[in-house]
This record gives sequence, C-alpha cells and structure tokens, in this order.
Amino acid sequence: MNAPEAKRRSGFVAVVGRPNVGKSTLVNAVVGSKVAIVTPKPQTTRHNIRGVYTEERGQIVFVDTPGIHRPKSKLGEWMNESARRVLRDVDLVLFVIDASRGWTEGDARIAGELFPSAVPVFAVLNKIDALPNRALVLPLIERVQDAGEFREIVPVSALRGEGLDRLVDLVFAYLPEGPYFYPPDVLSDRPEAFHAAEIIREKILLLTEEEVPHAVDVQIESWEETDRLLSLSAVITVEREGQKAILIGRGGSKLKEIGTAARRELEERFGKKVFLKLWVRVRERWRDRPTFLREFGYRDT
Ligand SMILES: Nc1nc2c(ncn2[C@@H]2O[C@H](COP(=O)(O)OP(=O)(O)OP(=O)(O)O)[C@@H](O)[C@H]2O)c(=O)[nH]1
Repeated sequence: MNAPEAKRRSGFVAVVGRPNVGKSTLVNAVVGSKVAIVTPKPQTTRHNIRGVYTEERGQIVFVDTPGIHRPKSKLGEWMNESARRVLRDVDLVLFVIDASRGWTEGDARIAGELFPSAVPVFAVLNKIDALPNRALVLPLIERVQDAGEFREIVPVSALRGEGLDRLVDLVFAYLPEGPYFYPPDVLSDRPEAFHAAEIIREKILLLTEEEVPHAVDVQIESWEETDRLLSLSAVITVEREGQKAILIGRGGSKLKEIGTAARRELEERFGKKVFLKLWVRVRERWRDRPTFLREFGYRDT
C-alpha cells in the first residue's frame, strides 16, 4: 500500500565525481532503466540528466552529472560547470569514487570543492566487485573518512547491484517529507529523442577510438512514429574531415556497424521496428564555438 502522501519523502540527489567512476551506471541501476549511456571511455555523460526513482516511500530524483575533469575545450568547461551548478540545488550529494583505484588526487580535488557543504554529502565507493580482495574496503573507508565530512560512506557495485538497497534506504533517511516531483511512471526528464541521440552516440563511443569519440555530437533531425514503426534520422557532427572518414569507414562499413548497433537497441527500447538514417558532417572546432554549443543544447538548463 502507498504511504499517505503527507508522509512521503522526496528530493533531488546530485551524483558527482571524476569521469568513469560509474555515476551513470549507478543511476541506471537504481532507476531500473537506461537513463544515461555508459561506456568505458571517460567523459561519456555530457549533460545533467535526471533519473527518477519512485516507490511507496517516495521519490528520489537523481541528477547524473558529467565527470569533473581538466577541460580541454569550451564544451569541457560547460560540462564541469553543469556538474558544479547542480550542487547548489539539491537535497543531498552522492560523491562517487572508483574503489578499485582507491582514493585518488582527482577525488581529493573534487572533495575539496564539496566541503564545507550546506547539504549532506555521502561517499559512494563504487566498483567493489573489482577489488582483488573485499577486505580492502575497510582501509578505504578509513581513508575516505579522513578526507571529508561525509555523512555516510557506502560501498556498492553499481554493475552487480550490490549495496544499492542500503544506499536507497540511506538516501530516503536524509530526504525531507514532500510530494512526488514527477508522475510515478516517469523515469527521466529528457524526451525520448534525447535518449535516441545518446544511444547513437554511445555506439560511436564504443566503436571508435582516440580523438573521434570526444569530437562527436549527435542530433535527431526527423522523427516519425506509428504503432509499428519508428523512422528517424540523425546528424553526426565531427570536427575534421579525417574524423568523418574514420566514422564512415571503408565503403561505409563503420557507419553501418554503428547504425546497426543503435537500431537494435532502439528497437528493443521502443518495442517496434526502427528505420534509422545517419548523416555525418564536419564543423571545425565545434566544441569551442558558442554558436554550435548552443545549437547542440550544451548550454545552461
Ligand atoms: N567493475 C565495475 N565496473 C563498473 C561499475 N560501475 C560502472 N562500471 C564501469 O565503469 C565504466 C564507466 O561507467 P559510467 O557509468 O559511464 O561512469 P561515469 O562516472 O558515468 O562516467 P562519465 O560519463 O565519464 O562521467 C563502464 O565501463 C562501466 O561498465 C561497477 O560497479 N563495477
């Protein structure tokens, strides 16, 4: 039975940390849906994306953020700013670290920005499944305890779903009483076209190397949907002709591979046949040009 509305707890929870520590994996695992794409490459997430978890105790609105890193472009600066801006508007912060790497200098730098903090901050020690020995969690907890005023230190494996129930219990304990912010069936604040573009970008990240993944933007150009068919086209922007050539591949083979992988996932997600058309174009140094950053939606939300 649902808790009476007045007793429900709800709030916004920022998920921050270095790139690649597993922030998106964590949010997806708790929400139970692919809200944010995940790849082994750092700086996969570029926008703040809300993932909504609803149950009888209440609603947690997670805000997945870009990993805080040393920026090399205006896009990178914007990503960092987006992550930092969220900290001011939430009820709780989850600072995620990669336990398999221990406490790093990068973690310390970000922790240095978090404190003193008006909102409670938890340290989430992710990837404990990747530790050679579980006993190593204890010294890491001690190390993290000394590094900041964390209200809770929670070891988890987002990949295996370990420790997540306890994390959710602790989050609810810190959230104020309040109503749902989103209808209970909503999982993300983004439209499906955003997720479709992200799924295409994920396949590019997974199937290309070196500088190409970071130079890519994907925008949906057209979207037509019937009960049985989704037809969409997307424009992929890169920064140089060489990157375009890599992305297209010999005889179009790479683009075909990307398109097939994306189409399969989109068909699964939407439960219907998908017809996907991809175009590639070059816009030099778009990551440093405010006009393109705005056009592609990398601006203040
Ligand atoms: N072994 C292990 N790997 C994990 C775990 N959580 C995430 N990963 C992997 O870590 C990599 C990065 O995961 P993401 O969720 O994209 O990390 P992120 O912090 O959102 O990354 P950015 O978008 O770069 O900020 C992926 O290859 C994940 O599969 C975990 O609990 N255990």
